[in-house]
Amino acid sequence: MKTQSMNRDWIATARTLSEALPYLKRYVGATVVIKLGGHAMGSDEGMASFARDVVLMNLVGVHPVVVHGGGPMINDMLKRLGVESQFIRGKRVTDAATMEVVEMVLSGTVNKRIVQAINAQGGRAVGLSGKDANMIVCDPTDPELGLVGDPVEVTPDVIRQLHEDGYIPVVAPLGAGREGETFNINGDTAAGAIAAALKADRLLLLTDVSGVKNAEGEVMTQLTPENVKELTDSGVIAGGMIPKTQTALDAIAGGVRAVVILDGRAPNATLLELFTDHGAGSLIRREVK
Ligand SMILES: Nc1ncnc2c1ncn2[C@@H]1O[C@H](COP(=O)(O)OP(=O)(O)O)[C@@H](O)[C@H]1O
Ligand SMILES: CC(=O)N[C@@H](CCC(=O)OP(=O)(O)O)C(=O)O
Repeated sequence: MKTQSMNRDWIATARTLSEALPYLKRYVGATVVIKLGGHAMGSDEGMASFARDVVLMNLVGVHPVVVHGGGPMINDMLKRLGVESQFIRGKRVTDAATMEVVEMVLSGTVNKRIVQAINAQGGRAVGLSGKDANMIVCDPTDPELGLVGDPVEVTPDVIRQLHEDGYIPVVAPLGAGREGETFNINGDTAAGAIAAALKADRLLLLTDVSGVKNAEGEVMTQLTPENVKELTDSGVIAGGMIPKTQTALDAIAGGVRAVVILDGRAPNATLLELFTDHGAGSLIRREVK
C-alpha cells in the first residue's frame, strides 16, 4: 500500500535528480581521481555503496580513476607474519621483506576487493598498479625510508586508453624503480601524481574526517593554498593531514582544478560532492569564489 509520506520521498528524490542536472552537464567528460584511503574502506556494505557511486559517475559520462591506500590492511598482515613496521613522518619504512607484504596486500587483496565491488555494481573495473606500463617511475624518497618512492615520471596513457574503452581503472600505489626495484608510494602522493599527470578536473581524497578543521575544530568548506600554509605553520594541520594537504597543493600546482578532502565513510560522499550544491568536505583551489 502506498502512503502520502512515500509519495513525498519520491518527490524529494525527483527534485534532487532535477537539481543535479547542471552538475551532471558540468562533469560530462571530466576526469575525477578518487583516492580511497584504508581508513575510509569500511564494511562490505560501505564498499558496495562507494562502488555504486563510482559506477553511476561513469554512467553519466565522468571518467573516474580510483587510487587506493590500504595502510591498516598492510599493518594487519605484517602483524600476522610477525614483521615489525615503523613510520617516519607518516611514511612506512620499507625494507625488502616489508615490500613483499606491501605489494601482496595492495595489489592483491585490497585492489581486487575494490575491482570486484565495482564489477558487482555493473561497472567494468581493471586493477593495476603504478608498475603496469611503467605508469609511475620513482626515485627513492629518503635513504632512511628504504624502498619508499617519490613519483618522478608519470605516464598515464594506459589510464586514458582504459577510459576510452569504457573501463574504470583502479590503481595500487606502487612504483617502478630505474634499477628494476619496486617502490612503496604513499597513497595520497600516488593519487596526486596521477591527477596532475591527467590534469584532472577533481581530486577527491576520501578519509575518516569530514574535512580540514580550523583551530576551533570546525570544518573549513573552502580553502586556498595560502590558508593551508597558515594552518600548517600554526600546527592546526597535523599528522596524517599533512601529506594530504601537501598532495592537494602539489596537485593544484601541477594543473588539477580543485582538490576535495572529505569523509569517505559518509553515505554517497562522492555523489554529494560532485552533483549537488551542498558539496561535502573541504574544497582546496587557487581562488575561493
Ligand atoms: N586540521 C586537521 N583537520 C582534520 N584532520 C586532521 C587535522 N590535523 C590532523 N588531522 C588528522 O588527520 C587524519 C587523516 O589522516 P590519515 O589518518 O592519514 O588518513 P587516511 O588513512 O585516510 O589516509 C584525521 O583522522 C585527523 O586525525
Ligand atoms: C610509503 C607508505 O607509507 N605507503 C603506504 C601505502 C598505503 C597507504 O598510503 O595507505 P592509506 O592511504 O590507507 O594510508 C603504506 O605502506 O602504508
